[in-house]
Amino acid sequence: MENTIEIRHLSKSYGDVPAVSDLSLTVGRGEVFGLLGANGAGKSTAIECALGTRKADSGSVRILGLDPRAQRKTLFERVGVQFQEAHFQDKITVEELCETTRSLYREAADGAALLARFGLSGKEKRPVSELSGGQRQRLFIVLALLPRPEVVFLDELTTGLDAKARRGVWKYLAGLKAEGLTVFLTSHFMDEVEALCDRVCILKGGRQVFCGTVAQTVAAGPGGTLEDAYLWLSGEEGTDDESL
Ligand SMILES: Nc1ncnc2c1ncn2[C@@H]1O[C@H](COP(=O)(O)OP(=O)(O)OP(=O)(O)O)[C@@H](O)[C@H]1O
Repeated sequence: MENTIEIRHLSKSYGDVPAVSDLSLTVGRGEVFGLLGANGAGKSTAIECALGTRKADSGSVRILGLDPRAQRKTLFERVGVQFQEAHFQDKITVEELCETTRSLYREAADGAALLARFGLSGKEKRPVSELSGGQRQRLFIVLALLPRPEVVFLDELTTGLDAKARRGVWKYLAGLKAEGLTVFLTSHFMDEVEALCDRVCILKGGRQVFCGTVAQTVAAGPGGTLEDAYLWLSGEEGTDDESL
């Protein structure tokens, strides 16, 4: 399988705090890959360094064979990114934001159709700032898919979405995967990971502690479920810290 994403020996510290240490992984075309780990494990830093929006201390990244820092413009024609939070111009409406985003791409998808697919029909004239958290999250997924990307990075894919919306997102992504879309996601929800991911990498304190298929991950844990395995492998199990 040809590699869509190649991360080699990626490291990034914030001052004395190592956030990502010697991360290496590859993701094949049409694969859904999940980067897992507790809060602060280094997932967002790894994604930002992979995309080149944050400068890594060392290591190399290729996405679709391109260097995200040196070939940024060419690459971002072909990559979609869902942000966890974003700051938009005050009062910009859903429709305006979609049109502004579409204008950046040569062959952007139909904004109205994507908004409808993600349950946002009728919200076109609403300011983004007045959307609910879940509606905003769905809009961020729409923005990530507008470029008709070959690969999409989805950080905390369905955080804040209700059960029906989550299922809808899963189904839509499964359809895009069948068409060859490569997906790199982070998620704290093991049911979501199980429903979507082919392979996962678990980070603990910035280091990868396990990489494998979902079935291999389950088998490496003590209890027969992905959540048991994840908690065990990530070292979260047994940390009965009541303050979390
Ligand atoms: N801008 C920053 N400056 C300093 N330290 C940071 C910065 N961003 C993240 N960190 C630290 O780097 C480590 C990794 O953070 P990161 O946000 O990458 O984790 P994460 O796995 O995405 O967490 P979460 O699941 O909570 O989103 C943490 O110790 C965090 O406190």
